[in-house]
Amino acid sequence: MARILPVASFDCVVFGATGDLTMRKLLPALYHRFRDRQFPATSRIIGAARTALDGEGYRRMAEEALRRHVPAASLDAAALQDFLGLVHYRQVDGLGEEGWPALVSLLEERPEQVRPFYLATSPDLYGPICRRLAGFGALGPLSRVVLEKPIGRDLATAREINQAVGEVLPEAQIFRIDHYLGKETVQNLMALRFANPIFERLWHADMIDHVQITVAEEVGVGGRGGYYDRAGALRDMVQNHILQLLCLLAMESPISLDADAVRDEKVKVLRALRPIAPHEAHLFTVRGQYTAGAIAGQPVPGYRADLGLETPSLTESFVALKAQVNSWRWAGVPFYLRTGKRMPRKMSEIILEFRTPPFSIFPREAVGMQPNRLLIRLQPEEGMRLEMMTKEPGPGGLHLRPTGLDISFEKTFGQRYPDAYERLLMDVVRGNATLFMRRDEVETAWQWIEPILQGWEERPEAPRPYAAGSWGPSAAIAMIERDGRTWYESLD
Ligand SMILES: NC(=O)C1=CN([C@@H]2O[C@H](COP(=O)(O)OP(=O)(O)OC[C@H]3O[C@@H](n4cnc5c(N)ncnc54)[C@H](OP(=O)(O)O)[C@@H]3O)[C@@H](O)[C@H]2O)C=CC1
Ligand SMILES: O=C1O[C@H](COP(=O)(O)O)[C@@H](O)[C@H](O)[C@H]1O
Repeated sequence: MARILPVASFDCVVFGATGDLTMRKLLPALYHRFRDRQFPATSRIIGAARTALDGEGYRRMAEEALRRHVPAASLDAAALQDFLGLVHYRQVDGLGEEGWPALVSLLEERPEQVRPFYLATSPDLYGPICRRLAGFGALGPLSRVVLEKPIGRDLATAREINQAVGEVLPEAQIFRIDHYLGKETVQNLMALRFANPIFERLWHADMIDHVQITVAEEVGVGGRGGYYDRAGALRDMVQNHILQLLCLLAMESPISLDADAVRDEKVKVLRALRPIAPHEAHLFTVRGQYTAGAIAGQPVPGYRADLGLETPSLTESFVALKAQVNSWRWAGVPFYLRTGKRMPRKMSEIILEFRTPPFSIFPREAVGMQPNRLLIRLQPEEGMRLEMMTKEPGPGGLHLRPTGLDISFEKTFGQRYPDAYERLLMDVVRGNATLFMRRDEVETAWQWIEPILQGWEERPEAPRPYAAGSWGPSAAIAMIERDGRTWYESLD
């Protein structure tokens, strides 16, 4: 049974209450935490959006979402009804003045509650909503503002958002979500590295040949095409989730788990990333876009058809990059990163490939010699595998074969893995920002990404096509193979 640390009673206002993120992720996450009694029934969840709804209408909408998105085994009828009893709605326009007084008077009924404002809207609204929160007197020492990604679409817009939010609240009350940091297996990277000293000596350029991070998705752009076509895989996944993974892998040990201690170390990694200048972007990056193909035997349309576009789009649904961290620990160790939609299956995996022995005593016939690898499977089937060379049993010659020391977290712990938003929402209420991005992290990540975007703009080539259901364009394979390495495919 998982340990539950209860949190204080809160009034959580969700702007964007009728949107996809709220319906699919936020309400189910809050329901699960309520069902496990992590927060008191004096808490309230207050939806806010422009759609004309009363409390009853919004509760019906929320119930429908919960029935659709919470697995049946977790849906307890009594808990569901009690949870819906905590749900309220106020019609509010984040860009106008309507609805604000009614929202604020609801909050004023319970001034002692912790007050998270979750901004699940388009980022253009973050500044205007924050200004209104301040102007209508809704902010105080117990308030926190939660910002969804993307924080901007480049450095300038990220700074504008951070500036606008920073004008009304101190940094300690601003929670920039990167939901990958809430995933159990991502948090486990810290445990792996800093609770197991056996790995520390190995975690170094002397021992590690290279690192691969793959975040593959089976899904296409779904209903978020409008946003995605303006963003692309580099902005949508690399600027945030994948760079955060890289930071956790590459950072030095923080002096404590205190939010700033961890974020100080992560930002050092971001600052140490070797810049990819615009004129080098074509050497160190590959962009791709899926065409029609098949996944799990089912035909799926291409990107353009998925979005219903009449003209070709230059947006990448796949990107592969070679990154390098200029530090003593990592000098000369490439980090190969790739992510894409409509790949053969959902799979997020980190591979550390170790150096081969400096001299081999085994004869050439000892076929099968491969480097040691540590595979960290983030999702699905969360676990780890250390691949080691062993002798194949038998009286014949000496044949070597990689065998794995496997740990399946699911089998080991035998319990449901909470969704990342469950953990992160409770951390917001607690005021613990360790798993959230600080302003300088977001801006430093943009500083590294921006010249790549600029390089792409200066050479506006169409992304390379890859068939849905494949591992991306062949140029991504060529990029790593030019270095004498290869993408490693999976724990299976
Ligand atoms: N969906 C996802 O899986 C993910 C989303 N995100 C981010 O979360 C945010 C929300 O995404 P998503 O839910 O998909 O977006 P949607 O487009 O589905 O929802 C947007 C929400 O904003 C509300 N809204 C729009 N304009 C206003 C306004 N002027 N005042 C008040 N509310 C307004 C809309 O309601 P109404 O029209 O009723 O006002 C709606 O509830 C975005 O920043 C997105 O990038 C991040 C990661 C994943
Ligand atoms: O933030 C995002 O993440 C999802 C992938 O998240 P996961 O938890 O399912 O791995 C991605 O589909 C989406 O495009 C992106 O905005």
